[in-house]
Amino acid sequence: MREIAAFPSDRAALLWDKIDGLVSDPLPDGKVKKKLKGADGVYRMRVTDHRVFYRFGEDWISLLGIRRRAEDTYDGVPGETVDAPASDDGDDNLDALIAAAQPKVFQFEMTVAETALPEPITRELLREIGVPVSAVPTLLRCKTEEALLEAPVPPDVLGRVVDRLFPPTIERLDQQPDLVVLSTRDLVRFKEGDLLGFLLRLDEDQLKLTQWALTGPTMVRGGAGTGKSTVALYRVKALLERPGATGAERVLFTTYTRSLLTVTQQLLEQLLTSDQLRRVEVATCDQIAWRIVGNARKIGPLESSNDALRRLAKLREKHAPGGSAFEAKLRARALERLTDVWLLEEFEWIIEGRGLTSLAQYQAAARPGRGLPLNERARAAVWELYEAFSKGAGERYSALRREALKLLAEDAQAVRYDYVVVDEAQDLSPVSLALMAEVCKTAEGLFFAADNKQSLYSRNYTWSSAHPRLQFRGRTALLSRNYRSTREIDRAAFSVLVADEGEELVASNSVHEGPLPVLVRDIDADRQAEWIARFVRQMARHLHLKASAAAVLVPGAAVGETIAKELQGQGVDARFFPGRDLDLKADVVRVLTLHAAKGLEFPIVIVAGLESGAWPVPEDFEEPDLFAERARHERRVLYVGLTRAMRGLMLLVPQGCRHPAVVDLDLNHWHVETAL
Ligand SMILES: Nc1ncnc2c1ncn2[C@@H]1O[C@H](COP(=O)(O)OP(=O)(O)OP(=O)(O)O)[C@@H](O)[C@H]1O
Repeated sequence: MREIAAFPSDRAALLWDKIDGLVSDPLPDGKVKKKLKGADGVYRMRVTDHRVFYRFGEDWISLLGIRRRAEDTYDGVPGETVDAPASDDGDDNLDALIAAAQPKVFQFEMTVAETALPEPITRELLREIGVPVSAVPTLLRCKTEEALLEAPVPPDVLGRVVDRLFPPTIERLDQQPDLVVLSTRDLVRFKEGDLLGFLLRLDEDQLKLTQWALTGPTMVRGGAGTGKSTVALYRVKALLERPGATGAERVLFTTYTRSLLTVTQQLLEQLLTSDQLRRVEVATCDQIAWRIVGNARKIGPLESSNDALRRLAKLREKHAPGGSAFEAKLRARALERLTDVWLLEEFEWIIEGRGLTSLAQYQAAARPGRGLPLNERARAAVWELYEAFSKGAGERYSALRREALKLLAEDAQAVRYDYVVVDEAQDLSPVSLALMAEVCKTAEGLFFAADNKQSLYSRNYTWSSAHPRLQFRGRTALLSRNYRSTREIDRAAFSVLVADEGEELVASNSVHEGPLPVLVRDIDADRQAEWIARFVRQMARHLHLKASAAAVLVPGAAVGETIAKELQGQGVDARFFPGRDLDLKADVVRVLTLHAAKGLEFPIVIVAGLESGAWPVPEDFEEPDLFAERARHERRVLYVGLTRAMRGLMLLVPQGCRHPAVVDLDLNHWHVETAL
């Protein structure tokens, strides 16, 4: 895209003509185009003093580069040019094309030496590419690739210098297309500044979904990185601009975590006019619940999960089950096999998450996905404990959600939205889903984006059982092209999953290719930072990105703090961010929990800190079913973490690691290094 932006505007009309010509005839007469020897199916065509590189199929043209004719025009293109024979490689469709290539191995080096720049940075060079004067002194001081990549200048300025010094090879452009557009017209609009690059990022299937079934309830599904959130954002625009819209409609866009709020808000700012933006609210479901309850009464301080667990543990020490002495003994025994964590989940997910308000309702409730069946007596014991637990409770989100739902359902006059768009819907509890359904004026205004493969919590309930408005039959569409992660990363992550009962796992098709992800096994906890630092430096350089393009994802806050500190000891500027404080603009390597990374993406990802203690092993569970349920959860958490990576991925596996997803990992998808 930057090459299109840099093409001289006064000659752009000729460029569009030529590209349009290619669309109707990709093999114009021999003088205009050449086939490049050694570069599989790559052609070049002359446009004034520029060369356009392209590949094509039956109904697509892939523009690989637009370079000025100079010494470096053919950098990265194997072989010289030869006259093109009639080609027979034009009969693939895009999906077949992107499914075909072979994975490449990432040559993981043990050390990274400083590398001199391919040519010195001079004032002339910086002027030529329009670098602002304020950045010039800093850039002139950079003598090595490493110094340049870490130069404290704005990212777009750095990008321009990096592109000039290291023009991406044609092979790399072919493996990692910038975007897919439907016609040359869109490129013209981009070039003329009429369309931001971001606005072009919709393929045909996605585009259809932004407009499809505008009277919902509608759902878009698809694996990680298939563009569900992107479609949801565009849909907001389509909804506000629907024929017949009054211009007063209000939209609620909910994200799963607070860290996603800022990103979503920023993207909407690019997409919408200021009037439209004023009519869209971005919030988490919990913020909505908070506001509804807050309008009715004063809300006290919220209890954290850790505090709730501590309180539950204390309560259990003195809790005496009811009934006859014999019955009490049996109830106590039924409770003994249940851990505090499991019980708190049962309270939050089943009792409060489903809005159950009596023992009779709890006795009758289906509890799919909870692993452990509970008989009547066990349920009575759990209910009793729950009642005692909720009596002394401070404010808790799961209770607030239930209260908000009740308040809203009883108040026909409450403020409601014309449209409610819910991203990452797979992880909302039934009460949250019902709250979203209720906060919309009509069922027709609902749009959900969801991916079962990323559902961290057992949600084997149907949407409509959460709320009768959630009927998506005949209104669900599927996206299947992964635009985020390379095929190699996508495959490695996908192999971590195991299908749930009655579920079919379908892999998506990645648009990008890259090196195999790296798995380092048998690593000592205190050597993790050393390997992470090495990988970050090498991958960042390989991708010509700053080290801050990397994120380290860990199971918990404590291990995150430790790794951030150790990385600083390795000379890497790293910081641990608790979920709600995530600063996406900070120029540091971000360390965050796997949970907080949900919905986000980073060019380079390292998953670390999988030391025992952070996840369950069979011995912790008396019941194999309970372990199976936790193991499923851990697999999905890991899947979410691995699929945050766009180009480079490393997984650190400690010595003797028994993480449920790692013990039987398919190593064929990884480049394996042993740390011992
Ligand atoms: N047609 C497209 N062309 C190029 N890039 C795209 C296209 N569609 C989406 N993308 C990019 O792919 C990435 C993933 O998209 P998005 O976050 O919308 O996926 P998602 O399905 O919501 O992912 P997840 O469920 O894993 O969070 C984003 O960087 C987005 O800008």
